[in-house]
Amino acid sequence: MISVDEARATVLAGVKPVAAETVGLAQAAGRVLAQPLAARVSHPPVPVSSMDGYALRAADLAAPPTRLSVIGESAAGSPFDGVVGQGQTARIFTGAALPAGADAVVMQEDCERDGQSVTIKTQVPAGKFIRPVGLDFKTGDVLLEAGAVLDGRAIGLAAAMNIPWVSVRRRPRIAILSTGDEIAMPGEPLGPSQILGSNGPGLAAFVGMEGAEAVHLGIARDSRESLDSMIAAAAGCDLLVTTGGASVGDYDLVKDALAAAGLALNFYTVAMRPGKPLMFGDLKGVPVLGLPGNPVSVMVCAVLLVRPMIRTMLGLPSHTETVAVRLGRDLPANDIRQDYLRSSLASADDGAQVAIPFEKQDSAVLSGMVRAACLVIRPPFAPAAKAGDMARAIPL
Ligand SMILES: Nc1nc2c(c(=O)[nH]1)N[C@H]1C(S)=C(S)[C@@H](COP(=O)(O)OP(=O)(O)OC[C@H]3O[C@@H](n4cnc5c(N)ncnc54)[C@H](O)[C@@H]3O)O[C@H]1N2
Ligand code: MOO
Repeated sequence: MISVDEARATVLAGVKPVAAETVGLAQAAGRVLAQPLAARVSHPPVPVSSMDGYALRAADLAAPPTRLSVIGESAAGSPFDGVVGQGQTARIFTGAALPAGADAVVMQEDCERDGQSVTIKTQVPAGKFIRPVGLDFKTGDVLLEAGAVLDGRAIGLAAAMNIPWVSVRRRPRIAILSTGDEIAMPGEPLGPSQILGSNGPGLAAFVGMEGAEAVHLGIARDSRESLDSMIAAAAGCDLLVTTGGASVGDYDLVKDALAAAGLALNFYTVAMRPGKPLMFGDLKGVPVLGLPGNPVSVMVCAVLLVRPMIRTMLGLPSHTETVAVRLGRDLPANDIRQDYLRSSLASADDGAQVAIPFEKQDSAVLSGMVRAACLVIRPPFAPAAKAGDMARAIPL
């Protein structure tokens, strides 16, 4: 049995970033940039007004009120192509280009319009209410680096940079194989001792939300024929994740089936709870994670191992974030396995985060995993802890 840290280092050792592909900006939400993005325009491209008002020469306003003659109008998209001279002004609107000759804008609330004249009641310095060329960015500026996740802010910025296509990491393809004679799919007619397969749908959703593509191989029965044919379908994927059949029972055939298919086994069993009967190896170039069948074990292994693997494939940092928490109840001394305790999390009056591990920690209780806000980590052989002691936890 190896430690969680060793398991993590081993599964990540062989993982490399996947290749890049080019997609339209509209398809790029949530994707990871493979190359930096440089602006192909300056923004704004010309000096523009940031207010509705009048464009004029600041020096004309030395002794307010000042009467100026209105010689034209500049609206966003329809610039005034004349020149604003001494004693003159042009009506201007927010976002419109500043006419030649003008060096400031006065907002219309400080002006009184009278036919072709306007009285300006205030003084402004040169540059007032003008956004200069490139205020936001200039052509060639690199604004998004490789490794950036393209959220709404980044997509909006890329659009403003005149970038219609982007080079992003392709989505890692994660093959998911559930196993077990007892497993039925939601909606199927259920036999008396059948249970519903939650691992496949849960894992597929998990990897999808991490930016990967789930490849459903289906549910293999507890027979070598069924397992052999479905394992073969993982060829060409970036990772095969199996669930169930990983323990030592007579119907736990996954390890044998993988071995017969050519798996070079790297490790089997990790000192963690849940998730102990966990195997990892290489199947002709495809890394394979054989997870236990218990649904909570699957989700904890997904957080601890599948997520960092996908993040490494996407070129993202792969460390698992932990936070300091104050324990909300006593805990017994721990044994050889590192515990991941499903816990609630709430702010105390002094601002500390208080985690209360649930009473039921059975790895078959998926509802507790959904109620949990964090996983409190109990290292191997941790001594008994008291409420009020500090611990590390993984936010969910
Ligand atoms: N003698 C021993 N028995 C067990 C050991 C051990 O060390 N010695 N380890 C226990 C631990 S820890 C775990 S975890 C389980 C893992 O068992 P398997 O990986 O063989 O998983 P299964 O027996 O196939 O299933 C376990 C449990 O999960 C349910 N299951 C399976 N697949 C799904 C699915 N797709 N969706 C929902 N639920 C699923 C299955 O019905 C079982 O109830 O072994 C212990 N035993
Ligand atoms: O390791 Mo098992 O996942 O404890 O139930």
